[in-house]
Amino acid sequence: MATRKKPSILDIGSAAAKEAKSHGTITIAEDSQSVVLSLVSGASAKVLLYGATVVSWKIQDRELLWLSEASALDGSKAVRGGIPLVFPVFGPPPAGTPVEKLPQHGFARTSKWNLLGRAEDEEGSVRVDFGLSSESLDEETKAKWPYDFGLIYSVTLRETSLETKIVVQNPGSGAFDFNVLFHTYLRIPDVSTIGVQGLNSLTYRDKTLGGTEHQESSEVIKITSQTDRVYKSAPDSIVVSDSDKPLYTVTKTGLEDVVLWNPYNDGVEKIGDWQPKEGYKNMVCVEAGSVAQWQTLESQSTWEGGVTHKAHL
Ligand SMILES: O=P(O)(O)OC[C@H]1O[C@@H](O)[C@H](O)[C@@H](O)[C@@H]1O
Repeated sequence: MATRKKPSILDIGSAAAKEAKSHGTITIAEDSQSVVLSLVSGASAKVLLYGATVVSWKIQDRELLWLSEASALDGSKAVRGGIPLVFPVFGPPPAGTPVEKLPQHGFARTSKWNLLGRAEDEEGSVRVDFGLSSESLDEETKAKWPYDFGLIYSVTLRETSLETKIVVQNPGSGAFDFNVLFHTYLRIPDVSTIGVQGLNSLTYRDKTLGGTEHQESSEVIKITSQTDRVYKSAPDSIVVSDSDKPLYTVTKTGLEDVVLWNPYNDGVEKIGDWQPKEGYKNMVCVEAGSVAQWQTLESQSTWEGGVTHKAHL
């Protein structure tokens, strides 16, 4: 039997600030519940161990992720904003499948992850790795999805980009199916002036129209009402622009699909932890993932996928 590559847990000890070498620092919070990555160039990111959720990404003082003012950040509920991780199911779990007992979007975003390690490279980035495995899952969740798995999630901060990568390991004796998605809430100046490029001519499932399939016909997609679409087999780069000026490029690797979501004025009324309600004007979710079809991971195999969020300043 192959040796299990179980991520070891970094001893975070007491709460001290830990210096990476020259160009960046990684600071573990006093309560050991979050980690802040920062670069001398002025970029920073904050990640909670709860869900390994990125809750802030800043360049200088400019925040690039949207986070609801009413979001729980204490581990009592999935974070509303930032970059929640969706695994092993996207959306409501389909009945009659092995994920059927799990909550919407799975358990990765509501589990407490372990801090595995940190690193920096010569090009001026800092990285933190988080781990979650079947062994560290709470008993209730384990009973609902009884597979042997390991996840390693890496968050890398560069001067103008934030990279998120996940490795899924199957050390067990049978295959399992999963969805995975980076549910990024990008902060934008005004939803009425932005456009999303790169999805033209793709087939998408429109969840606001009963999950029916349509074909995209816009070179630049404008968001003028509640939008909840799964674009299948999407190209790897999607650009979000504001009045034709690029704001973000979202580049995926090893992932199939892109979800575009904005709940708009009617949708936010049903979301209790959404504050301010007008906040839908300042966000768009461009979510790269593999969700339209199951990914099958065979026994003793590893899969990986990731997203780079680049800010154009
Ligand atoms: O409220 P949740 O579980 O965080 O989900 C938010 C949204 O997440 C999106 O990814 C889905 O496409 C939407 O259908 C869903 O409403």
